Amino acid sequence: MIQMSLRSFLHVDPKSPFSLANIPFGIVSSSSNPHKRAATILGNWVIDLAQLASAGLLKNVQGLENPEIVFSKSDLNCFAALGRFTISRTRERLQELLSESCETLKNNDYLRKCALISDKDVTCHLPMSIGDYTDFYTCRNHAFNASKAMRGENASLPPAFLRLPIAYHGRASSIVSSGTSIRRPLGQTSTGGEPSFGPCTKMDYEAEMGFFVCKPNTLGERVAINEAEDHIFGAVLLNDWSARDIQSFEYFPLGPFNGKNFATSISPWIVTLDALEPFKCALPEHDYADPEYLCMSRKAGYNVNIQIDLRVSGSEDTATIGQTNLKHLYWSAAQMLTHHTVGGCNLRTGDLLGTGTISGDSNDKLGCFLELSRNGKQSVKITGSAARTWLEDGDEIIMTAWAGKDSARVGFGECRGVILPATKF
Ligand SMILES: O=C(O)/C=C/C(=O)CC(=O)CC(=O)O
Ligand SMILES: [Ca+2]
Ligand SMILES: [Mg+2]
Repeated sequence: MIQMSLRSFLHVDPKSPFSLANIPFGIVSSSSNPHKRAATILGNWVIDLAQLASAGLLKNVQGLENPEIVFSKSDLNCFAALGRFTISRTRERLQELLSESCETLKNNDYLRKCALISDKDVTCHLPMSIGDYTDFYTCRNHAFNASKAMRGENASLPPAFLRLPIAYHGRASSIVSSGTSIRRPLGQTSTGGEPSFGPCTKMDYEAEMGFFVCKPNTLGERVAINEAEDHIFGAVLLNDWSARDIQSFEYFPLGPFNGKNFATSISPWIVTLDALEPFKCALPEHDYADPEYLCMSRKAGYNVNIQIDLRVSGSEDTATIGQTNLKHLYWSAAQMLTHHTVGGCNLRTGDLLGTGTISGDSNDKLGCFLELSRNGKQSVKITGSAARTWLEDGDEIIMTAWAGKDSARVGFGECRGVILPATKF
């Protein structure tokens, strides 16, 4: 591994989620160049990787054969498919080029002008072409609270929860990038009697993370647990918007359908597993011994803070409604991936695995309104006179996440979305 100073020649605010210790990957366009292309971000500077490649600064990165082609594409799938080793070497090369001790980019005014763009002049797009999206349900606190909220105080964890990471197959086509507005869905709902059709009245968010697959596996062949992390590119924030009234009527026995398939938002920058490595922590104790195919080091969780803010419709008033942490997951990302493939299902480059809603163990650490309002039974004070049981039209959810100390933060930026009124029906 290359040793370099973790200070850059560029100014980086100590609170920035995008320190030199991070170097995530994304897809951007800019006011001066509308073509989508690959980039990284450092502080408030977006760095155009296609430009660095065409200037020859990314040759000699092991495994990165055609950086100009790979980084000129409108998604990161080709880059991700090169695998963890090459992703790591590329990130290290970028850290070297951006460090204060390296003269190459620092002293090249022309290239700095072409390759460094203010984040204000950039639009971020979905980083990957997502073929398939699977949403897991791996946080014990959430599963316990959601069971009670949906199925009554006597309900307990779903029967398989402690034995395997449970999941449903989600919808990839409606995954949108942060900032895309979310249309309140229409659907059938029932409170016990005759169902009625209309706009969702129990609009919810779910604070999750998503892991992107880099290395695919062959149909019929499972991924061994000790190789699972080689198949994971990195992570993003994920909001699995949920229409709780539509979901509760439709979901027996096959699981959520229209209650969750109308939109899922993700943050734009993929934070690599390498950047997250220093924040590895122990998974919670398991009640049962894991089956052999899921047995791995207990140090497979990540200590990443997650914050959920709500901006109240029609105002600038914003309040934090939840502060949780990725470490609350009962199952690791590696266990999710291995379990997904255990029967021979093939994952492909660009597939996205959602973790499920992440909640801590107290009321200020919950990841959705289903838990906060006990499925609409109690009102939640937001700020000033504003209170909510569910999201209203015009409300905005802003999720952020970060690990690490000031000046070396490894953060995700924002995952935000505003609720638009339902279409006329
Ligand atoms: O246990 C139940 O009956 C219902 C649980 C949920 O509704 C949780 C949910 O929406 C799954 C998810 O986190 O996506
Ligand atoms: Ca979910
Ligand atoms: Mg969804």
